Amino acid sequence: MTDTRTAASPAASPTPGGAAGSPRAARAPEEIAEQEGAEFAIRTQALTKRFRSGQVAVNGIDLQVPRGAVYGFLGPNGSGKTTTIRMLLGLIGPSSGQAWLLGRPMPAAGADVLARVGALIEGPAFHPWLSGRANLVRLDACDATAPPDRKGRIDEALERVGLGAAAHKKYRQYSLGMKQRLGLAAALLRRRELLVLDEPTNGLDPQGTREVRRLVGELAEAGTTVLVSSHLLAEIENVCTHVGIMSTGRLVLQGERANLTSQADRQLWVRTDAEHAAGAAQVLTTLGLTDVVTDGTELHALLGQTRPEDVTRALVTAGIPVLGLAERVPTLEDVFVRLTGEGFDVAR
Ligand SMILES: Nc1ncnc2c1ncn2[C@@H]1O[C@H](COP(=O)(O)OP(=O)(O)OP(=O)(O)O)[C@@H](O)[C@H]1O
Repeated sequence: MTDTRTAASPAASPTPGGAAGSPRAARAPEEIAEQEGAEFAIRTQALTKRFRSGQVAVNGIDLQVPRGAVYGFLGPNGSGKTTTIRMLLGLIGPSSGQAWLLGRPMPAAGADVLARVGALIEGPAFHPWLSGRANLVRLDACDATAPPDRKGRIDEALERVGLGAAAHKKYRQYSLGMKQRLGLAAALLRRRELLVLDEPTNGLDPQGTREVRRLVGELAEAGTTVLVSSHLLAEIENVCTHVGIMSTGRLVLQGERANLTSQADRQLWVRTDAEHAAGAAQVLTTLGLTDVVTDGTELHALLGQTRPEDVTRALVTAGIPVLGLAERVPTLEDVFVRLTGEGFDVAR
């Protein structure tokens, strides 16, 4: 998949999977749905939610989550991630636009398709006076289509989220992180084709966060598609194969993670002494580097196509002492800031 800057170029496909006039547009809806389900675990078209207050929390987004992906659904607080997830799962209806889960339209096909989807969203309603384990037994018993071996599945889910030792503690005595882990265990009670995890690292300590990353990686290796949301970009960036980044209700960036950062501008950092800083800036500009900024004895610039070794050579030739020089590979946060002009932690 390539970088699709949805907000910048809202080339929304009028059918799930192809523009009007494409071969797909002529096929029957069921056939399109089947193909879509094979290609995308989640797909939305111009999905929009306007609340009664008038706030447009989600503004015409076209999500594409390929089968087998770990899709990081990222964005600052209040950017519309939870509202999108609630629409995907049929918990609230969209104001306009459409969503498909595993190729089936939501919320119409919810009764059928949601059995194949595990979700962690704002913590399921657990009983405060029951233990973590008893809560899972209760939850599983409500699932008419649950596979056999309830005890084995519950024990395994508790172990996977690191709650084995605290399984018999009452839910009301759980810390926030333990509650979050129990929510995850509930989503793991049976094998699912798709897992939707809304802020699974909320309330977890750094160790818990690492465990969630590891768990997500394991689930993906076993063939489960995972959509995982977070407002802490760096926290899950590395486990994702794909990312979608939200900003004030819009999907501003979507694509394969590796492509998104490798296409971004490479940056250069140089340190010299105070006497030569201005001369160094001149050399960088002459070489064709852009956005050259001098900060005392340090310089920052965008490398473009220039190689760092050519910069070193040019500086030395000009008699400028090079006290430090490094190329910085841009992070997703750099890409986000460049696209939106905002820091990642903005809220509205
Ligand atoms: N029921 C509601 N009525 C009115 N506005 C709402 C409602 N739910 C959410 N919003 C608003 O919609 C916007 C998006 O909220 P949402 O919870 O989807 O963001 P988010 O990206 O999940 O944020 P966070 O990372 O903090 O969970 C926010 O401005 C929020 O205040």
